[in-house]
Amino acid sequence: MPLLIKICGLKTPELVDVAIEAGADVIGFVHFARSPRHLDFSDIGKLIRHVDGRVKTAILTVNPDEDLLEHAVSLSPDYIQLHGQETVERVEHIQQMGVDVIKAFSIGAEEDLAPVPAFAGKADLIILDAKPPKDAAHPGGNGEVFDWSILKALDPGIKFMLSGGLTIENVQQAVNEVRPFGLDVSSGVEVRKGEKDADMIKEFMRRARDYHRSTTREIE
Ligand SMILES: O=C(O)c1ccccc1NCC(=O)[C@H](O)[C@H](O)COP(=O)(O)O
Repeated sequence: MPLLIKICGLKTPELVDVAIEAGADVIGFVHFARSPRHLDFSDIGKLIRHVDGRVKTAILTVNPDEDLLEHAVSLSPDYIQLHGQETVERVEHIQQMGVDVIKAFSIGAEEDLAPVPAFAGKADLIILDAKPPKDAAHPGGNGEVFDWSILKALDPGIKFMLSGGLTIENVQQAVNEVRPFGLDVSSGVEVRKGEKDADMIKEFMRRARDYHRSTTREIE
């Protein structure tokens, strides 16, 4: 099965095109004011129209209230990504609004996996991301790697996307050690916080796809 790859925090139509041409499956737009990747809904709407169904799109929010959700859903993304303390009921509520949901979890220790099984089979995609540093301004997109061996404690039947500090240098090791269903990257394809780089996006995608393809063939 191909690896699902999401590139998060794109801000321009040019880089959206680079990510699509490089083979990204999902493109994420961040709506969180304290993030260097924050976009207002007007810009997110324009970028979703620019994608025009070529790949899936996600609007990333943190503990969104009803007004914010309605506005986000009205832009017709494929997914709302939740990066806060949202409940299973909140996930189901958003699905009833007619959009799929990605639920992200911050992992720093085995105990952080405890809420994940309740969301399996409920959220459309699950992202396991690194716990943010204590002084972080935002709960994701911090370029932090967590100890992937923690994931051995997770029910192997739960499909998830691995996130947190993935880079061109470590993506093949991540795929090899974790064998995730998908990957989600942001800082690792940036030259500066919030500034994505076309060559880094292409190289990340190439390494992830090549490695996954070669090892999948070996297993088959
Ligand atoms: O990216 C942000 O700025 C952000 C802000 C608030 C909540 C979540 C955020 N990002 C979540 C993502 O989906 C990132 O891709 C994920 O955390 C991985 O980020 P990184 O470690 O920088 O690759």
